[in-house]
Amino acid sequence: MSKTWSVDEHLEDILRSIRPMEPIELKLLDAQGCVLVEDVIVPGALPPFDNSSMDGYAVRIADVEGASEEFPAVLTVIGDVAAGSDDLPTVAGGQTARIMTGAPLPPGAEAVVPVEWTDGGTGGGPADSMPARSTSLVGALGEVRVHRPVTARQHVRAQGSDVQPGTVALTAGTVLGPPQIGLLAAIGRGSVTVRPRPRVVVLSTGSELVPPGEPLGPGQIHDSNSFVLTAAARDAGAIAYRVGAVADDAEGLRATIEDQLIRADLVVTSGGVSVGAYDVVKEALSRVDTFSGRDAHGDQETDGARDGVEFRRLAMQPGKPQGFGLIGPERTPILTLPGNPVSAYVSFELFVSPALRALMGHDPARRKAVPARLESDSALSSPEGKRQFLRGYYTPPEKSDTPGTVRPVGGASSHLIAALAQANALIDIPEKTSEIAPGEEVTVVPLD
Ligand SMILES: Nc1nc2c(c(=O)[nH]1)N[C@H]1C(S)=C(S)[C@@H](COP(=O)(O)OP(=O)(O)OC[C@H]3O[C@@H](n4cnc5c(N)ncnc54)[C@H](O)[C@@H]3O)O[C@H]1N2
Ligand code: MOO
Repeated sequence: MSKTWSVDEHLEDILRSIRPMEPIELKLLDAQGCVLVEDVIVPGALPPFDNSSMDGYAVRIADVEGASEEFPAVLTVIGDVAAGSDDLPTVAGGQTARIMTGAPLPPGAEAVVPVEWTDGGTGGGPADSMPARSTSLVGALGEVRVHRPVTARQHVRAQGSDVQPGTVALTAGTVLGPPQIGLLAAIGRGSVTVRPRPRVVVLSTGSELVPPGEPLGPGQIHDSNSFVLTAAARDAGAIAYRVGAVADDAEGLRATIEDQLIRADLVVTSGGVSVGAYDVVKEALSRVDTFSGRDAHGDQETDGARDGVEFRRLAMQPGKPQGFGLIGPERTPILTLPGNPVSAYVSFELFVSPALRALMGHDPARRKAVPARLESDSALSSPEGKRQFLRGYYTPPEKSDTPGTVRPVGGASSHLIAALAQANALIDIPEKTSEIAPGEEVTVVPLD
């Protein structure tokens, strides 16, 4: 009898064979969620010029020294400086320019007085805003009374106070989330070099499968695996193509996979990998000559990886039958998952998601396991010698120094799709454990 693989051995074997995607240059929004492969150097200072942090008046500080509401400093307004202004007036003694947030500080000015610290040019009490320039020139010309003094550079954002030219804005290896994309845009980068999202082709197999939305005939069921796997692939950051269910016909399946390889950086199949007479994935892919004229059993090893697909038994429940290999001229990784819906999903989480993350250059581990106390009326039993992944509902702790709780959802059977949809975590029970009493601590992998 052939070897039974552990979950960790199977995962390590997959990750050993996966090469990260070749970097390409992508426009900023296309690079969202991708890993940067270059150190990005800041080309120019940010902000690029001294500018106002307030709507108000640009002044010389000596002109407003000691100013109060009772004894205001009266200044002559020489014009407006709006954000984007390139024709700046020079502020001389006794003068001021009305200035907007983000507008360049005009020559001669040393600080900005917020409009609320002035009469806004109305001759009345303290202003609370400026009238729109398009409707009124009040405050833009004539005189303004300043009610409070300012210190040098007050309400001025200095050139380079955010980031200096020549410094590293983002280092290689950074994952580009919204704030990182914002920084790249701010320093003027329209595109960056990243590892792109992998394209994943998702195929389900089974002559009993009918697409959702179509009526079922005798013995038929709706294809749910191709949907859950496509959604999971997208959720893991990939570009996923769902190919509808392929009938249990080895030649047809081979032809479909061969056609799909052109747009695949990774292929995922579900079903057809156990020991039945119609287990088509096994039949189609374990043949010698899996699309590349090479041996499926590892005789042609390159870089530690083989061509062809190897089918294995794992010490795991659900998800015992698994297959992995490299196929086609590009040696595209393929993971063949078992067809039972819970088995397919759990296998995706354990093996496909890390493989996709490795392709993207991410740390393969997406989820972080946490301890939790088992909340259950009776003891849980688990098959000894198998690592079991039960579905559970995890409630985080109120205080961070105590574990949360987890309640099993549904049973261990791998056809329980409804229970899976109510769960938010997997309960990871080690091979050697056969029973867990209520209140005992278990390891939980939250799924959100
Ligand atoms: N004699 C044995 N029989 C089975 C064994 C075994 O060791 N000896 N292993 C069982 C285990 S464990 C699993 S898991 C399944 C794996 O079977 P396959 O990967 O060959 O999957 P199928 O037979 O095609 O389907 C299994 C089950 O799942 C349903 N299914 C399949 N595809 C879909 C889909 N896209 N959407 C919804 N449901 C799907 C299918 O109708 C079957 O009910 O083998 C056990 N048998
Ligand atoms: O391994 Mo199967 O996935 O137990 O149902």
